[in-house]
Amino acid sequence: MAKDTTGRLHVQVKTGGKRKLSSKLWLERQLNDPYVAKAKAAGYRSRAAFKLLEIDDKYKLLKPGMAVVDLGAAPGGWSQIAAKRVGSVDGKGKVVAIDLLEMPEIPGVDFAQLDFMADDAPDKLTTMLGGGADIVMSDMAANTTGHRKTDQLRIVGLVETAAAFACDVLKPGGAFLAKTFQSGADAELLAQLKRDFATVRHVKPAASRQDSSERYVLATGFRGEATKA
Ligand SMILES: C[S@@+](CC[C@H](N)C(=O)[O-])C[C@H]1O[C@@H](n2cnc3c(N)ncnc32)[C@H](O)[C@@H]1O
Repeated sequence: MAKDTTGRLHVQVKTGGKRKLSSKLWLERQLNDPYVAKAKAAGYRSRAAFKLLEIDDKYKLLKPGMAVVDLGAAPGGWSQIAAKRVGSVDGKGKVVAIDLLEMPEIPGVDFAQLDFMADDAPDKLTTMLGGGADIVMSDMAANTTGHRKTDQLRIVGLVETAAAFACDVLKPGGAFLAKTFQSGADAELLAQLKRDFATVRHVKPAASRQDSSERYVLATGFRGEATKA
């Protein structure tokens, strides 16, 4: 590895090929990403932890004693933050997390390796929760196919399913936070969220890469059963 005059690290790759180049670019970006270094220093499992920290510092979502659902939790940065802020590490509140991938244990987090889109996922999650949730958050990102339209529909499908689940388990006044992408394909979702929640906004934390179309939808003040048709 070599440093250029600005101090940025460069990875030398001897053989060519598109795949090698994209791995090289990914590795270079990781090595030069201040959030990756900060996450390592703070003991967070992912740089994504800073996105939730930033959103929560601004909107004060996580409070001691709350019950939180973390969808697409691995490797666990968001779960670490949630466990600390609701106090589940000390036996207060609850954090229930799932992911397609395995996730090494986090104190105060009840984890299951589960596909959120599987038919039995909502029931399993509800059993794990054992009551209503104060926050449902989803950082799930669907694997991309490279076909733009298909990818957009998959992403919106995940968020819509997460939103429907949130409306089933949230306590009145609860919040829903989910990763989306700027595509215009989520108009229907936003309209639905505006019916079910008092406030709906898009947020783009500084830790979310500025060259990415990633953003988060944050819906607060769940209106509860009364608004359901
Ligand atoms: C960006 S990562 C989440 C990072 C996490 N918030 C953190 O702080 O470490 C997205 C995760 O979503 C998961 N995921 C994608 N689709 C899923 C699904 N259908 N069910 C469960 N997890 C899913 C992926 O396996 C991946 O681990």
